[in-house]
Amino acid sequence: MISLDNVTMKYKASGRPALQGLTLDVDKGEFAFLIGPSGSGKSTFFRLLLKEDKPTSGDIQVGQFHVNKLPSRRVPLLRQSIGCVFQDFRLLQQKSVAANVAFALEVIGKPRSTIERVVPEVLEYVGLAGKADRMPYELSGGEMQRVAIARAIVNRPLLLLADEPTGNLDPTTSEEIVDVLDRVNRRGTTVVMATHDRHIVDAMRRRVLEFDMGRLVRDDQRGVYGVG
Ligand SMILES: Nc1ncnc2c1ncn2[C@@H]1O[C@H](COP(=O)(O)OP(=O)(O)OP(=O)(O)O)[C@@H](O)[C@H]1O
Repeated sequence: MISLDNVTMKYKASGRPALQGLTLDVDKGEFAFLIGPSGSGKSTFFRLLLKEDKPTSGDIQVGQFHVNKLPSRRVPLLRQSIGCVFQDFRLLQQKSVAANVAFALEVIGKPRSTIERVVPEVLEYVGLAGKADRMPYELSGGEMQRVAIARAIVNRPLLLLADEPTGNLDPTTSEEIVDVLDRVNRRGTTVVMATHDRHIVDAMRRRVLEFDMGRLVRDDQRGVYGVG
């Protein structure tokens, strides 16, 4: 699903590379945690997968896409096959819950009949049945993140990238959100989640990829957060 071969990324403005000689594979259907201190390269890794930045050297494959060689006209196709969830939810504040999710399908030209069918389904799937007409400011943080997950998965992406999705949530709500991500994964979507939340990593016992100073320093199947 994801394959990186000796990837180095050096931003023009900074001294040491943000990622250095990174080689790793994540298989279809896996759930992997990405951990490491602030500045270790986690967000850079996500940006490279989405072709929001170009690596200085090395090779990147995501699903069928050879990211390095992908012509710009095909970049939207790559991005459509990757769902993204962020710490700060990034909902459209002027749109209802249902309209936020529908928008993800409208921009890729899905017919109205499909949108009307799948939006209620996905809202129910993430635990938001009955909240379709609420506005974002009428939701709790956990509910906002459920909307963001619904929007990210409504188009059935192959891969879901979650960048500290529980960073703004209390421990109980965080567990509920990870439970939703776990269900999405069990349905077949590959999930990579960057996190600083040791309790979640220790409770889930999934693959742990640890970055430090742009290098992969640990790759454990059924790992724990560790001493870091
Ligand atoms: N646009 C940029 N220009 C220059 N340097 C950058 C840029 N983005 C990130 N960096 C640098 O690259 C390194 C890796 O940053 P990155 O954001 O990938 O870390 P991170 O592990 O996601 O951190 P956090 O846990 O705080 O989100 C850092 O040294 C950072 O300062």
